[in-house]
Amino acid sequence: MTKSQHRPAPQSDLPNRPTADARAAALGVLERLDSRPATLDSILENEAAMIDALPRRDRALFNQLVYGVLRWRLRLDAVISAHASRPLKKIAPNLRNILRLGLFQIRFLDRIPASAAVNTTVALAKTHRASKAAGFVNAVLRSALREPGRDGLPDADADPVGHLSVSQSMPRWLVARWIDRLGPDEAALLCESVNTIPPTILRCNGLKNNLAELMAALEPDAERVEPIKAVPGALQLIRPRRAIHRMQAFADGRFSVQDGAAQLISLLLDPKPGETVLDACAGLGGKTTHLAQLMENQGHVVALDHVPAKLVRLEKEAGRMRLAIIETRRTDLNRPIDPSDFPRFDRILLDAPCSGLGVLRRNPDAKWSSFKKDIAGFARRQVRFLEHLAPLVKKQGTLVFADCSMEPEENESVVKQFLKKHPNFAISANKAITEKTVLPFMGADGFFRTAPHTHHMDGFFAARLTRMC
Ligand SMILES: C[S@@+](CC[C@H](N)C(=O)[O-])C[C@H]1O[C@@H](n2cnc3c(N)ncnc32)[C@H](O)[C@@H]1O
Repeated sequence: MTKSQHRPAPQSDLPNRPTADARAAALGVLERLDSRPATLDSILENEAAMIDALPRRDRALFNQLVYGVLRWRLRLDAVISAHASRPLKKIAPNLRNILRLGLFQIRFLDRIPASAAVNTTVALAKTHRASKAAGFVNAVLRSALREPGRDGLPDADADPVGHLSVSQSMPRWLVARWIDRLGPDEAALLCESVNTIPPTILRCNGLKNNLAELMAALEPDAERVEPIKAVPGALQLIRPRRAIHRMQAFADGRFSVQDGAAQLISLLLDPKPGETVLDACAGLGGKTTHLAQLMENQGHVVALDHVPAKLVRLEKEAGRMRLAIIETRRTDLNRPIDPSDFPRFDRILLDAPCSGLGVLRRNPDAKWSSFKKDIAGFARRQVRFLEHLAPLVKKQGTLVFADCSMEPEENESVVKQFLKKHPNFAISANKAITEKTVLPFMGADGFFRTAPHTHHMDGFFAARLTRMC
């Protein structure tokens, strides 16, 4: 493998002279991820002050190291196995992370000279509870440098699944599943796209400014800002010059950060001003605020979640965007809903909890924490949530089921199970969908799908159902 083969696109200026702080901070995050059941997002959120305090160049390196090591973990581990004098399992977790950090710089980051990658990694071992292993770290990294071709990849003919899994650093069970469903060529493209650095996509708040005004406002904040043709109101921020929360246009509520596929889900629901709309798994409100925007801040949006802290943040977000029609309600959808507690809704969005296998580009840590068996559990919960929500949909009303997964068990099969028990609902015909923007993403079966390798967006699935009677 050469660096250029799989080199991630630079996120912003990288330091020519690496610093110890970025590496130590990255190691701290990787260790925390190993030691507790938390997501990378939640750890980065807890560490926001520390990350903010890093000089800008160190922050760029920190991000590259954390995301790069998580993205390429399986491949880096194969390199460790090929060059270490003891099996991977016998290497302590913190030492494994130190080696991964060093090897990632050697194999994937052009701007860091090999000698600097080795020296700083050995120094990291000395200062981070692995001083006795500094010689071992030095030996592994120097061996990997001497023999760049010895990377421990399984033979492509004898073990095609293992080869794709290790070369693309994807869990073996997921690669086997994707090859079965898509064939080897498309599965390889999908794996490659999952390993690309996802773009930063914004959603214009049309109630505060139009796209041209927002682009002008963002000029000082990024090298370039480009509209996304397939998604009206979406922009890509190229090489941002500062963190999003430091941008004036953000403070002024002129945009939100949201992938194009997620924006299309709200467009598929297509809420109108004056309607009564339910966002049934609202989370932090990424889609809730979009729905209120599309409704021109007229009508009523009820946002549900079972986590009160998320609803508090959702309210803050609605305030930032000056959206006044959102009401939050803490509700556990695992339990049947008392219909007298709620109005009947013109439209309901269920953006259901799922395996998240469609957003691995953005959450590479989830590659190593999602398991095949989880998918069946998510699917059962999704059917349960749909059943509990069905009585709240008005006659001729719309129910959109969506999730950020491309796996049929938690997508098509959930909808089919629901429809079997609820013959009063039907998949809305594509010709009945007035929001034309979503039509290119609708299959002949009436389901909405996006994928990173075909649309350069997150992988989402959605079904738009109409309550007939
Ligand atoms: C995919 S996320 C929603 C993301 C959100 N719609 C957005 O666009 O930002 C799923 C949400 O379902 C919520 N959830 C999970 N189990 C739930 C339950 N039993 N009742 C209500 N909400 C639940 C989670 O807290 C999470 O916020």
